[in-house]
Amino acid sequence: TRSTRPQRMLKAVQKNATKGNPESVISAIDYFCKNSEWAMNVGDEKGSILDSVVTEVNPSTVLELGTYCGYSTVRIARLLSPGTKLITLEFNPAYAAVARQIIAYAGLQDKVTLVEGPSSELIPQIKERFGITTFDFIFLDHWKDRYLPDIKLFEECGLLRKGSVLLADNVICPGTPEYLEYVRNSPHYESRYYPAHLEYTKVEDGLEKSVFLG
Ligand SMILES: Cc1cc(C(=O)N2CCN(C)CC2)sc1-c1cc(O)c2nc[nH]c(=O)c2c1
Ligand SMILES: [Mg+2]
Repeated sequence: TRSTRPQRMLKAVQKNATKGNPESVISAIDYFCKNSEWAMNVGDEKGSILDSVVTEVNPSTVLELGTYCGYSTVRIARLLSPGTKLITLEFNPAYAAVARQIIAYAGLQDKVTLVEGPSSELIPQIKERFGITTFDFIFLDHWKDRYLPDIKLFEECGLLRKGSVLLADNVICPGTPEYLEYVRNSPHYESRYYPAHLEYTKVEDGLEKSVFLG
């Protein structure tokens, strides 16, 4: 049977990247998406903004919603201080299977805990399952209709502290208007928009960075 796009992406990584070299894995995926098949990785333009925010925060605890093939997981994990791990949630088992292999190819498997399942169920379990009190950095990149309910879940579960940084992809395209309205009008967040483009295209998109004020 025909391979899937994530499987073809994995093949491109295995063919063109160097094992244990995260930068080469990132480049191989970007090359594949620019020259072979578009895919919904955060991409190099928004990825550079992600890199700068992660570097600025230098987080000890990290959560990613939406692993897909692991591109942004690799981008984040390669920047973390030794001993720091990130938790990434993926709903789709086929995506998770490919992501595990791409993360391992980059040599970052010891810095990543990939959990399969819906964010609505997993977020309330995080404290007990992973011994986390609060997150320093959260990257939202799963499904536009879950951004708002999941940020409310973070608040309810006490997973945010003064200064927690949330960075959301796709706030313009596909678009998360209710989430934007919430973080931009809530007295509990200081929000800033980073304009960019939809990965590998000229379509407008951007990242919204929101700092929890407590
Ligand atoms: C699937 C998809 C199609 C898009 C689009 O407008 N397209 C027109 C232009 N052509 C070229 C591509 C297709 S944008 C997008 C997308 C992009 C992300 O970064 C996403 N991140 C997380 N979760 C998502 O569901 C997610 C969807
Ligand atoms: Mg995205």
